[in-house]
Amino acid sequence: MKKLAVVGAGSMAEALISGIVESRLITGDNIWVTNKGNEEKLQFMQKTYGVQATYNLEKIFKGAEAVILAIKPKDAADAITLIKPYLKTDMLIISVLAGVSIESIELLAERKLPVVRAMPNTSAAVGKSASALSVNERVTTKQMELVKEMFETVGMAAFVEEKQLDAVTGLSGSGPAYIYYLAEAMEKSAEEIGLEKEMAKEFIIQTLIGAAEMLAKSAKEPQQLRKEVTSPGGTTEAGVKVLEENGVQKAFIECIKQATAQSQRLGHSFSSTVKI
Ligand SMILES: NC(=O)C1=CN([C@@H]2O[C@H](COP(=O)(O)OP(=O)(O)OC[C@H]3O[C@@H](n4cnc5c(N)ncnc54)[C@H](OP(=O)(O)O)[C@@H]3O)[C@@H](O)[C@H]2O)C=CC1
Ligand SMILES: O=C(O)[C@@H]1CCC=N1
Repeated sequence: MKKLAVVGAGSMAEALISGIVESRLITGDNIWVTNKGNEEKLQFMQKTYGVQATYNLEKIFKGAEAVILAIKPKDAADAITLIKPYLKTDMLIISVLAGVSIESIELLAERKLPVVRAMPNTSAAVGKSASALSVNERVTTKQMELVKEMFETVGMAAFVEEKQLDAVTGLSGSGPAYIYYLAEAMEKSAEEIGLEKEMAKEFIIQTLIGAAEMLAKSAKEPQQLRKEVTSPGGTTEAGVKVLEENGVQKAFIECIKQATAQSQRLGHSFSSTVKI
């Protein structure tokens, strides 16, 4: 790709840019980044990834083949209204906004555009994102290949139907936070059972990596893998009993349902403002 424009320079934009630059899919000098006003962050991006950072929208969009929208849903209406004059009908729009539909983006831009709606996660920063991609009918096969290649620089990527994106958001978009929540609980417990913090941290991380790798490499279901850890009358059984008594699995299921519902709510409230 000759030139990529990135609107927003927060955690998601940075994770994507770091992967793209590291893989050399697009060189830093062909990536143009802007944000709302945090100049320090723009300078950091320029220094760290060799990208072009500016508030001059003319410069950012001139000749850009694709635009990544990496702003929060609450800022999307203002940002898209601001960049609207620079969007060309053949410019590929790649939105990572949770909940915001392809239709809403086109309505705000007031033109038909090739739009990819993507849902990555922050593990993109270490090349391990799970990214779901959804396209409208204006996205060409070549653009689909390009965008898949782009998201594969930061992990795995697969196309899904747009209606599945809220569920993907609740499951894997927010997913890293659920794992960090578990890690927090493990760290807190380590202190209470008399383990030194730093040492415990190493054991926790390796346990999470090991379990994830077992899930990835073994043909066995998670329940079977859990059974294999659980000796009758042993320690795991005693521990998992408490999780069951406290409805932890149920709570995780409810958590993912609520995150999915919130993605739907964000989308609905956004599209109702766009249509007014
Ligand atoms: N974080 C995550 O785990 C994931 C996030 N997403 C989606 O990614 C998007 C971005 O999230 P995240 O990176 O976490 O958010 P951040 O808050 O880290 O970054 C938001 C960025 O948007 C910029 N911005 C706000 N308004 C404008 C504007 N008018 N013009 C240009 N830039 C603007 C901000 O600039 P400034 O700093 O100057 O205010 C900032 O750089 C969200 O829509 C979210 O739904 C998707 C998957 C996972
Ligand atoms: O919490 C959020 O809304 C964003 C979308 C998925 C992960 N973070």
